Amino acid sequence: MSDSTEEILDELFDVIEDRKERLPEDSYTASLFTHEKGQNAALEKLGEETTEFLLAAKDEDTEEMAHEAADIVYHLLVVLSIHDMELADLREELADRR
Ligand SMILES: N=c1c2ncn([C@@H]3O[C@H](COP(=O)(O)OP(=O)(O)OP(=O)(O)O)[C@@H](O)[C@H]3O)c2ncn1[C@@H]1O[C@H](COP(=O)(O)O)[C@@H](O)[C@H]1O
Repeated sequence: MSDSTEEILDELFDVIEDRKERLPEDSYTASLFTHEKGQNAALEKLGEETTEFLLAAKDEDTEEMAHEAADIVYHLLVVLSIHDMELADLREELADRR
């Protein structure tokens, strides 16, 4: 178990890729890959979590902001994976802006 932000994101993305490949029945992540709505299921969750984050920020509720930010990051990574993108694509884009 590792603790740096980068290691946690790498680990989470690996888990998402594993669920995409194995599609375990009891996995919420797998359900997003097989949903009858297609990618819209994950996109709608991303939108909902973003709205919840905005509301938490307006309330200056930093605990809730952290919770919703984690939901956003998770669903964002799922959408990247749906499109067969890699975490490296995001990393490179951010690095290019430095
Ligand atoms: N990071 C997440 C993660 N974040 C959110 N979610 C799920 O996303 C859904 C969010 O839906 P909702 O907003 O309706 O649920 P909620 O908890 O009431 O949401 P809020 O009100 O808090 O916004 C819930 O079912 C959460 O369990 C996640 N499900 C899984 N993961 C990661 O994915 C891994 C694999 O999980 P499984 O695919 O379930 O095996 C886990 O170990 C986690 O690391």
